[in-house]
Amino acid sequence: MAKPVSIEVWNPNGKYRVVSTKPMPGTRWINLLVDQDCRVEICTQKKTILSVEDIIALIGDKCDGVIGQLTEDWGETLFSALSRAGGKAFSNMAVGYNNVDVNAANKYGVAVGNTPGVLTETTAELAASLSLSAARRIVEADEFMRAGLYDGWLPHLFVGNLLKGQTVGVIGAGRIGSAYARMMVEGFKMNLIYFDLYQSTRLEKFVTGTLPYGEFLKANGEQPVTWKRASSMDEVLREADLISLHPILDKTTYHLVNKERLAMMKKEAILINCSRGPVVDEVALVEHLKHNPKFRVGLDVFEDEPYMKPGLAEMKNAIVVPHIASASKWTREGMASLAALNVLGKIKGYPVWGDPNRIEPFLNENAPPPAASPSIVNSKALGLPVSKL
Ligand SMILES: NC(=O)C1=CN([C@@H]2O[C@H](COP(=O)(O)OP(=O)(O)OC[C@H]3O[C@@H](n4cnc5c(N)ncnc54)[C@H](O)[C@@H]3O)[C@@H](O)[C@H]2O)C=CC1
Ligand SMILES: O=C(O)C(=O)CO
Repeated sequence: MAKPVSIEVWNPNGKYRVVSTKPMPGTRWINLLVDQDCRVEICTQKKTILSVEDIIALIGDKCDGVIGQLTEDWGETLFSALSRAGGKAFSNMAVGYNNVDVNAANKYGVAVGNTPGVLTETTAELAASLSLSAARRIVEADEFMRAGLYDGWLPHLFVGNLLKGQTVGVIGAGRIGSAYARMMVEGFKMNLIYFDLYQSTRLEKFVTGTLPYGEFLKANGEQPVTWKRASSMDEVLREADLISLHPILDKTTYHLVNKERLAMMKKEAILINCSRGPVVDEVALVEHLKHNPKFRVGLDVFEDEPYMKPGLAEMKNAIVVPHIASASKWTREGMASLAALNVLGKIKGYPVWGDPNRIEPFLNENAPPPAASPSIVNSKALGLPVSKL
């Protein structure tokens, strides 16, 4: 029997019961639900990762929809519990949904929402921050300073890598990978090589546009940047000086960067991971860091979160932060609103928004959101109608 969970209730007499497994930033998401006759129950349990049992207790006997988190295991057990409680909607408060078994959701007719677009730039900015911090050894230098070890300027003190003119490699050039590529090319004048299963028109439009950035630099008497789409991921690993990982996590990307692939990379390369931990074999990475002190890594995500593999925390050539890539106020409030609107849209029988990459109308605080669910990943499988708005 699951222990009772502590909850905060908004609009107790609302017709539809919506549960959020965590308090989420801002109040707009709550108001959006309350305005549409929802009773909102927020789990306030002081426990970071809720178990399946905890969530079953939260769902209870009658629940129309749930907003959940990427730390939760949404599979057969939870979707069947939600379905038994009459629920037809679930949304992750995240763009990634590798914690969700979409086939199980399909089996129970539950719509699965995610929150694309609102975290693109925020996540890319963190990847760029880790890139700079690794290249210029910011964390090591900060620790040195605080330890009182600085006794004067020295020619060799914390010498790092210049990014300008080097090659940035992007693996997974979707929304976030493309935004990151653009930051590194425009901001630091890096050359670009990318690999994705598909041609990234979003990225190529930028680099080959009517006024390509390279032409702009040439016109200013500067060295133009170059770009290319690699035919294999290994080509990126061999050629790039700085590599950032931005694919989804699925069967094809599990341990995409393993021992053999680490060995292909330049000895002084920098690897950034702001996608999902299991995209990198973390045990192999720790070994590689030990044997290649000039190889550096910036990690936002880990294979067995919240844990790190043994040895990683001791590596001076690793920068580690606790899965904060989407942690800007605007983004987190936007993610909460999109997740709430995904659930609300299904409860109200609204259609699904036609383009999950164009979600701005849902984020405008000064106008009511469109009558649609912003992003439902299994809308085709469930045969949900598409909005004409
Ligand atoms: N660290 C964090 O806080 C955050 C992490 N993420 C992660 O980033 C991922 C990407 O997000 P978006 O850019 O919005 O998604 P997206 O769907 O726009 O981009 C993913 C790209 O990965 C590519 N891809 C898939 N399999 C591949 C493979 N085997 N090799 C190379 N490329 C492959 C896809 O073709 C696509 O272009 C999310 O799924 C999530 O896991 C997203 C936001 C924040
Ligand atoms: O949205 C995601 O996929 C995250 O990792 C959290 O920001």
